[in-house]
Amino acid sequence: MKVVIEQVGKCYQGPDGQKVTALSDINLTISSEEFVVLVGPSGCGKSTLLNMVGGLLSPTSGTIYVEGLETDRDPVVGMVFQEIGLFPWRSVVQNIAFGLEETRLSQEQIAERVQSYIELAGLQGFENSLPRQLSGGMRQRVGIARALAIQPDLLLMDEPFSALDAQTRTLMQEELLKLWTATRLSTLYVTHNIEEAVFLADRVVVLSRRPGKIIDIIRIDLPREGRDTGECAAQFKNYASQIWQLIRKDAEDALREGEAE
Ligand SMILES: Nc1ncnc2c1ncn2[C@@H]1O[C@H](COP(=O)(O)OP(=O)(O)OP(=O)(O)O)[C@@H](O)[C@H]1O
Repeated sequence: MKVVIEQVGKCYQGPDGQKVTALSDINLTISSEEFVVLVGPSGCGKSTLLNMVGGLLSPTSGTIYVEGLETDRDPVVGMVFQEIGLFPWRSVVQNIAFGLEETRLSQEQIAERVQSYIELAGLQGFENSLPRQLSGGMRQRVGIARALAIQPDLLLMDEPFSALDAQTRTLMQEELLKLWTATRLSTLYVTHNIEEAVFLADRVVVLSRRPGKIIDIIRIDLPREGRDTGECAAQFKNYASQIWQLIRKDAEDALREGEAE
């Protein structure tokens, strides 16, 4: 399935009634089986764009549509946030099953489906644990398993690992790639972390400060296995520094404009 974002803009009403233009002129296509990462400074509209793609917000201008669904239906969207929003009173199994309860699946089918995602996410042995009995990384795995268990057409992730410590975060990025390789879902992923973006993405979309516009789109032409090590390490660094330069230049322009006023 493919998502087409055409000329999209978003304005909010600020607290004292003034207009806040969060995004303008966004043109982007997320192809089938593509992993696209959004990076950009705080407040540039990354979450806004993700939420519009997920149908939680409507664009003020432009359109977002999907192509390539076999039947004429709305796409199923799996979402994972930094605050995963697990139900504290539900076990791992019950949390993962949540999105399946209102479907036509039988109890047996739900149990089977949940078990397969427990295995995929490496949560065996923790089926009956409550969220508070798990580490942060494991809770995120439950959140990802829950999003995948509905077998979405599209996966949207908003800084899912930013609350984790550096080591857990690195491990989770690797885990996520394994899960993604098994499903190859069209994915839109938001992060502040440039290395994370280069590690995960097929393409990195660099947004400018607010109102967010696309400054550039960088295709990461590196194998997924061992992307940041060995022979790839130098190229990996080059990509990260290219993206950093784009963000830095945008921030410097902002400072200069501020001084000129
Ligand atoms: N409901 C809202 N009402 C008014 N302004 C909003 C609302 N939601 C977001 N904004 C503003 O729109 C801009 C974009 O916000 P958004 O959260 O999409 O940015 P972001 O790039 O995800 O930020 P961060 O990286 O800090 O999470 C910000 O200036 C924010 O203050």
